[in-house]
Amino acid sequence: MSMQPNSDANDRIARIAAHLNPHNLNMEENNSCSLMSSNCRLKGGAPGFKVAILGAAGGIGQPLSMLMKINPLVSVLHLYDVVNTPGVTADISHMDTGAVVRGFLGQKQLEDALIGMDLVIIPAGVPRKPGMTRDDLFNINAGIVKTLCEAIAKSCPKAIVNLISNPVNSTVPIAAEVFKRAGTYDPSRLLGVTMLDVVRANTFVAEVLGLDPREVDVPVVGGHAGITILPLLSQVKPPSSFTPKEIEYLTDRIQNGGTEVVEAKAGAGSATLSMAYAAVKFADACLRALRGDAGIIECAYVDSKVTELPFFASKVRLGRSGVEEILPLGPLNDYEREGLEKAKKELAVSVEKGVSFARK
Ligand SMILES: NC(=O)c1ccc[n+]([C@@H]2O[C@H](COP(=O)([O-])OP(=O)(O)OC[C@H]3O[C@@H](n4cnc5c(N)ncnc54)[C@H](O)[C@@H]3O)[C@@H](O)[C@H]2O)c1
Ligand SMILES: O=C(O)C[C@H](O)C(=O)O
Repeated sequence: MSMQPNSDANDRIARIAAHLNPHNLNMEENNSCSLMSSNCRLKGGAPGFKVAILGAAGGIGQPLSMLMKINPLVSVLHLYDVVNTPGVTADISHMDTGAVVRGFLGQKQLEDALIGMDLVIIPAGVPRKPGMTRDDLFNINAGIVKTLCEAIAKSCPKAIVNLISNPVNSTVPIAAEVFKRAGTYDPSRLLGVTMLDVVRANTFVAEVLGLDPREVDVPVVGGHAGITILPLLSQVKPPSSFTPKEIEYLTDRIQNGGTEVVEAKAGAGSATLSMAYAAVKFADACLRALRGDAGIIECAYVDSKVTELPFFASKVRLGRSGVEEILPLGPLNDYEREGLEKAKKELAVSVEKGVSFARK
């Protein structure tokens, strides 16, 4: 049996000390330790993508961070928030999965958190309480999203951005304006996350049809608020027909799924666990597409020419550079066409509100 030379043993202890850096926080400023710069074996040895979560200590952020730590496509996971990242990072970093986790706390560390990222997921911002609309969050969340996107433009302008913060119908246009102003805007890399609407639609439709939700695929187009959420029940897979009563029930339940959770939580926030699940499902699709997998199609709220509006949610084909194709809406029935006109009216106002905020 050969003995480790002393210098190797010292190296190993230094590496362990690096891990004991309280909470695996970024310590670059005092040049001490960081999981990335230490030579530890965890150092993202496995090939994979670098992912940052902004708002990682929140109701969505925490389960999302946990689920991304499990994702085998992720080699480096950066957790950023303005509070509580030390605890969340320490906790998640003990999971025996491949991704290396680092925490970043407060705005001074924001740009460092983003350097070199392939994918940035943003669930930062305040959630609704009963009686509020998503648009009531605009005044606080618009500024948060603007600040975060300015840092993305500086530190990782080529990253794919998955934007969750509400009101998505306005925050995505805000992000686009910020990137345009910075000269980094690539419409194919900015995606508003509407996956929770699809997840809910699949669940509720499966209940009505008596199917396993995993076998059901419901396209949901438009946007992510009330009547802008437009499920295309005529295009459900497997092909299915519904009575007018079922269509009314399903459309209403899918459009108001978020409110159902907000009311059930009675002041303690909005959907977090189902959202974390949906965010990971969507992020995983983006990462598989970045890896080069073919045929990845998901619904997302993107810069679009599918309608006369500048942003619209519909099925998109994802590839190595983000959105590679925006699929047409397909044939709509009268009920859906009527819903589309109502959705577009409200969406136009929300888009304009975001654009004018960002241009101020
Ligand atoms: N797109 C969707 O389908 C969907 C679904 C659910 C919730 N949401 C939205 O996601 C957002 C977050 O919801 P939540 O339940 O996690 O809220 P939360 O309050 O539990 O968590 C939000 C986190 O954001 C952090 N934060 C605040 N300002 C920040 C900043 N400037 N930089 C970084 N982090 C900051 C907070 O510290 C907190 O940890 C809300 O706007 C909510 O409406 C969207
Ligand atoms: O409803 C909310 O405010 C949160 C989210 O947009 C949702 O759909 O659950």
